Amino acid sequence: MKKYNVCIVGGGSTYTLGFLKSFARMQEEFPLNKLVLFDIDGERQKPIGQYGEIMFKERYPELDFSYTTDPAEAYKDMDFIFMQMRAGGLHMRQKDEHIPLSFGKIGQETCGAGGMSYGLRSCVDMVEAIHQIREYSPEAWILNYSNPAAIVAECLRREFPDDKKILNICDQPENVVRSTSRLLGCDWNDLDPVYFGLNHYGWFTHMYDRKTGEDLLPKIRQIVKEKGFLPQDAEQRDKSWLETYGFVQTMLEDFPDYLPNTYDGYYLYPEYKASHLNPNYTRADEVIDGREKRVFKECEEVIKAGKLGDKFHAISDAHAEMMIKVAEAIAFNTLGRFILIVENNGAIANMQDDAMVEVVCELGINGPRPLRVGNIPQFYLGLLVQQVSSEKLLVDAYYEHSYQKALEAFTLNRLINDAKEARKILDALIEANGDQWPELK
Ligand SMILES: NC(=O)c1ccc[n+]([C@@H]2O[C@H](COP(=O)([O-])OP(=O)(O)OC[C@H]3O[C@@H](n4cnc5c(N)ncnc54)[C@H](O)[C@@H]3O)[C@@H](O)[C@H]2O)c1
Ligand SMILES: O=P(O)(O)OC[C@H]1O[C@H](O[C@H]2[C@H](O)[C@@H](O)[C@@H](O)O[C@@H]2CO)[C@H](O)[C@@H](O)[C@@H]1O
Ligand SMILES: [Mn+2]
Repeated sequence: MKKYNVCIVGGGSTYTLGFLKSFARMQEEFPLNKLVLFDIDGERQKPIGQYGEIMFKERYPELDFSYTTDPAEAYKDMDFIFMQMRAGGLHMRQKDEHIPLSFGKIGQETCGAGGMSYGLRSCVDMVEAIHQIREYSPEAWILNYSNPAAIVAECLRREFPDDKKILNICDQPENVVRSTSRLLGCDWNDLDPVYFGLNHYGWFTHMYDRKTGEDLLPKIRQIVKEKGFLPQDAEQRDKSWLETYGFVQTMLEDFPDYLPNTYDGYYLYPEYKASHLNPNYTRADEVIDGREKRVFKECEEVIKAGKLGDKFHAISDAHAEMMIKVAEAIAFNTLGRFILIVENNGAIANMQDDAMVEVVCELGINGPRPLRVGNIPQFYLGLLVQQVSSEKLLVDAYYEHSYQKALEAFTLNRLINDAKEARKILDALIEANGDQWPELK
């Protein structure tokens, strides 16, 4: 059986330990020959790399594992490149979230002004990285998690129009399916969802029982109405995530047709959400005080002990497992189904063909084949056309260095929705991002 060469871009990510453990756990189903971590911050990546050396010696001794800051070393002869960079790092995420909130508007990692701030930085870094990758591995599959996936996907669609081996992925829809399965008391693999939207802005129209074909959405609606989208069923454990998952109940009360992605709450209730966010302590701060500290403390303990000890805990969420399953589907042409970000081309019949939409796809060696959703109702169409236009205008601003297009993107975004506020926030973000953004004139 062929063994694959994989590179993880953003080796210093707080998710990399999850990937290392998942690769060790899934080595029979997705065998590796070589795994290389790459990061532009060698100091941040080093403890993660040292952890990997200790873990793989115990759990995957035949694996050729290394970590580097040298693109040539990272990218040559690769079969799959997993991308999970954070352009600007977590300290810029703090600014992405704090600055809009200081104007009374939502500051969020991937949504609204915060997401657009992050998006322009990601366009710069992702375009540069993928051109570099293609110099060394012209045929590698590039599987991207780097956010904001909606804006990154639109930019890569324009930058690499003929490159059919770039796939943008989000794990949130799968995590909603996993949480829903716990409400239903079934295995999440027994659920067969129908989904439509943009990244971080979508809905489940059906949740079929894969065995019987029954649509379980009415049952889910009833359970959530009675018990809520219970926090203990949420993939996330941090306070802000528990609130986000719990909010699904409110959304289902107001808009019962479809089961929402947890992110929809920001777009449907922007005033409520903004009024419940602390401008001085946001999710970025929670991550810096939480996950980031936990990850690097675990590395420190394992490096100090020189062995893994009891750290090889199973991975409970979708993140790494989903990405590896996506690579498997391509490698072995399994034609499995995944919710992926793809060019619309009629999948959502009444949305423009060149929108990067998130729908269920069949995935194999020839790439994703979207399952057709058909026309979506006017309410959802109105929301999504506004959002996809905002995202497209932001990518216009990136390519044209256009302040005007950026102002239009900010004004059109439902989480800002006011030209004077948009200008104030845009000007503040131009200052905060400096040369990490393209110059806007
Ligand atoms: N698509 C999804 O559903 C999904 C899920 C979870 C996380 N993410 C994304 O994954 C990424 C990592 O998240 P995190 O919280 O672990 O971030 P993090 O800040 O902990 O780590 C990101 C790493 O990327 C590195 N990096 C930054 N710019 C780079 C570049 N140009 N080339 C190579 N490396 C670079 C940083 O040095 C850092 O080590 C973020 O973009 C996050 O939004 C996406
Ligand atoms: O606020 P963060 O950094 O904790 O999370 C932001 C990301 O949230 C989603 O990914 C979740 C995923 O849904 C969950 O199962 C688990 O893997 O944690 C991830 C990070 O919390 C979202 O899909 C990503 O795009 C966000 O970056
Ligand atoms: Mn996501």
